[in-house]
Amino acid sequence: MDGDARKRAEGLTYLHGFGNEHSSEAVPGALPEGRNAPQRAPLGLYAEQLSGTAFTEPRAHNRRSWLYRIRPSAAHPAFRRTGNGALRSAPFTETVPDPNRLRWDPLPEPAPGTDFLAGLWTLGGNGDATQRTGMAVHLYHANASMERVFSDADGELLLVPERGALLLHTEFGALLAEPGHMALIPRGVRFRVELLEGGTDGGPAGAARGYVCENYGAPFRLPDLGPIGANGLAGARDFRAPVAAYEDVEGPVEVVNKFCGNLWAAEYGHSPLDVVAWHGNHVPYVYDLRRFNVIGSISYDHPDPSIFTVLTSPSDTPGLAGVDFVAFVPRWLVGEDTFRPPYFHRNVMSEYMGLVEGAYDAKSGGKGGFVPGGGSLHNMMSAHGPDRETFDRASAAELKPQKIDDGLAFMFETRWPVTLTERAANADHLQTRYDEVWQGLQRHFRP
Ligand SMILES: O=C(O)Cc1cc(O)ccc1O
Ligand SMILES: [Fe+2]
Repeated sequence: MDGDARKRAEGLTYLHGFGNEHSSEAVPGALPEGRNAPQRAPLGLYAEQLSGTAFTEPRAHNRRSWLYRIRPSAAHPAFRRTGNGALRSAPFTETVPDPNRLRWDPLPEPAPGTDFLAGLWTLGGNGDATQRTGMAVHLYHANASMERVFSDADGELLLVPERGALLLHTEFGALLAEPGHMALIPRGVRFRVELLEGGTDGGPAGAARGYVCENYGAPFRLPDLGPIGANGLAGARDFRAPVAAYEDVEGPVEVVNKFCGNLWAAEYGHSPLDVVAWHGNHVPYVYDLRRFNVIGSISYDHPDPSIFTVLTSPSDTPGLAGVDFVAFVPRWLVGEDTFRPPYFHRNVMSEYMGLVEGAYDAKSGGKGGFVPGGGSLHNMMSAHGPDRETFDRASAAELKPQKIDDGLAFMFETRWPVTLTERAANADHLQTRYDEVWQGLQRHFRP
């Protein structure tokens, strides 16, 4: 795309707040007043509801939006199966769950002409898309903007760009998602991804790479704050939703729908991104992870990383998330008489970690290490923590206040083990010597 696209993207306006009852109209008067479905919607538009939760779910968690569009979504031809590429879905049965600590280098460069959808590559996941439980971990690598439109009936898509800015054109309007941001496309919302040239990260022009958590379960919400109080962690007002913007495009548009694990395509006679006005709380949003208010220990000991939860998708057991999205952003470490990096541990939850930039404080970076665009999987009860180098360094470090300011890592932490796809298990970029980072931890015991 041209510099104009970036300028337009940077000039976008947004609505602020998490889970709000937003409303927006691209044409004055397009939004009906006082009711959702007047006998005739304004400006000759069609009124349509999009439900993200059951009609009857508690009000505090209910998600739905009303869309006022040029044509109703129902006006489409039959969907036909199309290739899934490297996209896979729950249930994951291609391999048996692996108790080993695993780590991958970044995906290889995509073939020319790979758009975001074609560039989705599934690492693994859990649950069952048809039961609306569990999650999948995908990566993407793309070098072409989408001409087609995509939607996911199986779950919401939490995007973590690592390289290259994405301009997300959605039914609700446009969002700019850059490295350092997270973006969320709710279940069923149609969108296409335009790649912006010359991202601020300095990556190759037009190339984009990143991570996706596909959440089949309850929509992500802000975590409760308990004794933290009324403020802290991700601030509700820092989440940004788009303002209404529509495409009035006649002519063939390919629309791809992910449904119960498979891709289905139909050729529409118009763009389905034709929503002129909308209101509701089932909306896409972006959040700049650098806005995260980090709370940590100001006395001693390394706190559990749940303190870094940005968003959580609760399961039916209180406190036990289907998946948490956790961010490790710049922060101060001041703990006295404390081993400051992440501790050695075995966790009942399963941890997939990715790196957006810089380094992570428990792991060495560099070739063959934990690098931006790479990822690690520490499944349920697998023993992990600081590598040998980090352990030796942190055990001897002088404990003055220290700023961790050169890294942005994140974790998808899930209550169920992540089963790999065959591709991920046999990938050339799966590191074969990851176990060695914990070799050579010396015996120091002196009874
Ligand atoms: O394994 C990891 O690096 C993630 C992690 C970070 C931390 O600060 C404490 C526990 C934990 O699992
Ligand atoms: Fe961990």
